[in-house]
Amino acid sequence: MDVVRTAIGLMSGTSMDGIDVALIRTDGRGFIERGPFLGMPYDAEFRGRLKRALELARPLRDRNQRPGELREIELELTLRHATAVTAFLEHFGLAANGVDILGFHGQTVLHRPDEGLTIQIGDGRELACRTGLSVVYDMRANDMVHGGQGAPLVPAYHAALAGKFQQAGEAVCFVNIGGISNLTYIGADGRIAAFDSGPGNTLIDQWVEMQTGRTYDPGGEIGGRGKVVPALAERYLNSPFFRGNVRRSLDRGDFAPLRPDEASLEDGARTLAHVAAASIIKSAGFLPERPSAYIVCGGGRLNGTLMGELSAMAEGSRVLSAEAAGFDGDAMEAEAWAYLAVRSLDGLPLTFPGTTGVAAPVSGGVLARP
Ligand SMILES: Nc1ncnc2c1ncn2[C@@H]1O[C@H](COP(=O)(O)OP(=O)(O)OP(=O)(O)O)[C@@H](O)[C@H]1O
Ligand SMILES: CC(=O)N[C@H]1[C@@H]2OC[C@@H](O2)[C@@H](O)[C@@H]1O[C@H](C)C(=O)O
Repeated sequence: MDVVRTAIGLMSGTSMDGIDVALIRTDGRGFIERGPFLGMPYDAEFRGRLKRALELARPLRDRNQRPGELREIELELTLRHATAVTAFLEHFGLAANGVDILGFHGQTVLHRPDEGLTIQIGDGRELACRTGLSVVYDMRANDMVHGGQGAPLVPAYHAALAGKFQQAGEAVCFVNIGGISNLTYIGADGRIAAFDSGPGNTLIDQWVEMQTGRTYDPGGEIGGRGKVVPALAERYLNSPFFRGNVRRSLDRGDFAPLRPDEASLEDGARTLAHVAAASIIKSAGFLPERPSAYIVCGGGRLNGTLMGELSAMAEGSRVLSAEAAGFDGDAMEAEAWAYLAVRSLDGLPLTFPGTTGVAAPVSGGVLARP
């Protein structure tokens, strides 16, 4: 019988809004028992430090390079993750010795799949020392070494969950709307196809922050008062990203923010919510078939304007939130990192030709013991 482990996943995503912490019990295969979840938001000062890390990383050509200030930010990020683990255990009254493994994503500071380069800051060894727990980290690198896009990695987890929702004969598609959006199609026969689908919340967040100082559009209420500016929407939707037969994974900086004078606050937010929804539907055109249902995870599902646009464009497919499908849309990525850590321990593949374009299924991740 396969070993069931207790794993905690730690995700600091491209939105840079905080650390998501989730616990699951799993054998890294079909058995998944979901446990508690806690989101720990970053303060404005630290978000500024992470933005600085993106700048510092831009000239890097080697994934192990850490020029001085970037190394400082990496350590700070790692300590915040250690604190998040302690807070999580305390909050839910859990004992550290009941946890077998931490799955640590770190923060992506540069992602250039065309150059075979992906850099996540976050020191797995230091995290293991600080928490006294074993850590699997750096899970994207091996995929790229073998010709993959280095992302998305969540599809292996989506595929394992799909059976809990999917009806016989039905194809479903998980949609993650984080800073960037990505899709995982699971066919009636279990076939997986996955890729990044386009800009998610980042453009909306950048626009709203630039105009108001708030870091996002709560509920999509600002965009709800605006109208789509077609010329601006087309500028994004005509991107070469949506053409050609090879799906690319995205860096946070691949789509340029709107310029401050290009639209009113409301019209800009509405246009960018439209762009996020239309990107998903455009990219879904590359799936093997139209799914019966889109199951939406990530913070974008809380943007009512974006969700309204997506439902209107989905043509016959149901659009439902992760919760409506029986999952937790905030916890999904952190749960996935816990699941992937367990798979890594067992040497099981994290990525597949159908998910990242890797030549053959490969495992990945580096293990650090305390
Ligand atoms: N109540 C809300 N209303 C509207 N938007 C929201 C709300 N809560 C969160 N969001 C959006 O969701 C974003 C965070 O989403 P999420 O945590 O899924 O992203 P991430 O994991 O950082 O990104 P990625 O999946 O690209 O790595 C926020 O930056 C914000 O734009
Ligand atoms: C390089 C990187 O960090 N990519 C993220 C980003 O955020 C969403 C999308 O782009 C996805 O490809 C990926 O994250 C998720 C968790 C993944 O790998 O599945």
